Amino acid sequence: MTDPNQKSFPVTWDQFHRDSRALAWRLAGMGTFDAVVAIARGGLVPAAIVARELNIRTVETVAVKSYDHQNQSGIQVLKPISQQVLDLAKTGKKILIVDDLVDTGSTARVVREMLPGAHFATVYAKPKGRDLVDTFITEVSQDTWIFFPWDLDVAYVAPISGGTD
Ligand SMILES: O=P(O)(O)OC[C@H]1O[C@H](OP(=O)(O)OP(=O)(O)O)[C@H](O)[C@@H]1O
Ligand SMILES: O=c1[nH]c(=O)c2nc[nH]c2[nH]1
Ligand SMILES: [Mg+2]
Repeated sequence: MTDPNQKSFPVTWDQFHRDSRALAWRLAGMGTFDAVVAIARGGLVPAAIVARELNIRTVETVAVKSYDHQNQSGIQVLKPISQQVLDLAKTGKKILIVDDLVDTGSTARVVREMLPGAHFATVYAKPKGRDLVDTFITEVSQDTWIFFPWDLDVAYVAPISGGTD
C-alpha cells in the first residue's frame, strides 16, 4: 500500500540528464570500464547517458522486477546477464552496473550476486540500500517516492492557497 505520508520527489528529464551526467563525471575518475550492465527498465536511461559520456560501447541488460506500481513484490529476474559479459568479468575486465535508484536494496543485492566484482552505481539512493551502492549522486529520505520523467506528464496543479484556479 502507498503510505499517505510519503513525500514525493518529481524529477524532470532535464534534471535526470544533469544528475546522470554528474554520475558519469564521478565515475570518470575511477578508471576505464569495459562494459556497462543496465538494470532494466529503470537503469536503461542513466546507463545510456553514462555509456555515452564514458565511451563504453559494450552495453548489456539484466531485467529485474521488484515493484508493481509503488508496491514491492517478490524479486523476479526476467532476463539474466549474457554469458559474454559474465566471461568478461571472469577475465578481470571492469564492469559497471547502473540503475536509476536503490531503495530497500533488494534489486542491488540480487544483481551484485551475479557480478560480485562489478562497480554498482545509481543516480539516487535511499538510506536502506545506500551501503549496497559504490557510487551515487543524490540521497533522498526513505519515506520519499521518486517520480521519474518517464512516469510523469504535464498536469494542472491547484494553487497553494487552495481553490481551483
Ligand atoms: O532497492 P529496491 O527496493 O529493490 O528498489 C529499486 C528498484 O526498484 C525499481 O525497479 P522496478 O522493480 O520498479 O522495475 P522497473 O525498473 O522496471 O521500473 C528501480 O528501478 C530499482 O531497480
Ligand atoms: O519510480 C520509483 N520511485 C521510487 O522511489 C522507487 N523505489 C523503488 N522503486 C521505485 N520506483
Ligand atoms: Mg528497476
